[in-house]
Amino acid sequence: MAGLAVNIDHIATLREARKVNYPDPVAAALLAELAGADGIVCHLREDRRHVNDRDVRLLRKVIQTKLILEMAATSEMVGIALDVRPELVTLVPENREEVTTEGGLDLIVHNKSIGETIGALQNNGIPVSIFIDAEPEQIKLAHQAGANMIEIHTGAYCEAMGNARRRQAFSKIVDAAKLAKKLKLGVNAGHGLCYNTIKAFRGLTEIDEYSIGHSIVSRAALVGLDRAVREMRELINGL
Ligand SMILES: CC(=O)[C@@H](O)[C@H](O)COP(=O)(O)O
Ligand SMILES: NCC(=O)COP(=O)(O)O
Repeated sequence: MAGLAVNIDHIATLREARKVNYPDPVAAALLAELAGADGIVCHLREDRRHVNDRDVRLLRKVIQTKLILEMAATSEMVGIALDVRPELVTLVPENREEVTTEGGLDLIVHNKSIGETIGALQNNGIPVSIFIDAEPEQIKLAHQAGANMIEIHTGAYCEAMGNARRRQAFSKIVDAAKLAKKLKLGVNAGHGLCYNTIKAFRGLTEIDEYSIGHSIVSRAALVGLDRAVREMRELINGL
């Protein structure tokens, strides 16, 4: 059965909207774990627009499952990861102008620097996942770069307009997951997944874990975090 890693970034987005100290993403992480999350994801962005360094360090101290730190492949973030020591680092692209992550890391362009970052983390005992588009070339490059896992960017599928485009985008995810498994990579999936789009993954056993944040936090605003996590957990249990 696939895992559910809950991304608590957007609890922090709500906090940062008024620059106060609530809601606390750390409290949300503990509630998500009690509701069935298999891990907690946070994206420490260079601009700290939501999750900040205090959150990451406190999460490390208090969560009971596993900490997945999403970060850009910069020396600043590598230094933080080596200090915090998450169970997994997921390398993601990042630029200040983006509203949210817009695509996967392009390993054709950044192969050398990403390989160096992977080595720096793995040499200190930290496994590395790479957030990439569902493209065979990217998956092969992730494998060649020595990544432990990949996270397939599901945004193109989740945001596709019309059944034909959605089917096309989803079939790329299926092919990507199968190729990654053949290469003995761990396979996660995430970005934009919601209580409807997750249903398409029924039977796709190659996915080890789903990283979901925005749709869970959005639902939590209406029904509460415990229920929002439990409902997503139940959907994934049924895949
Ligand atoms: C990498 C990814 O798809 C998500 O973790 C996303 O980055 C969440 O953070 P933002 O919403 O700030 O992009
Ligand atoms: N890597 C994907 C993630 O952690 C959550 O993305 P989203 O569900 O907030 O779009």
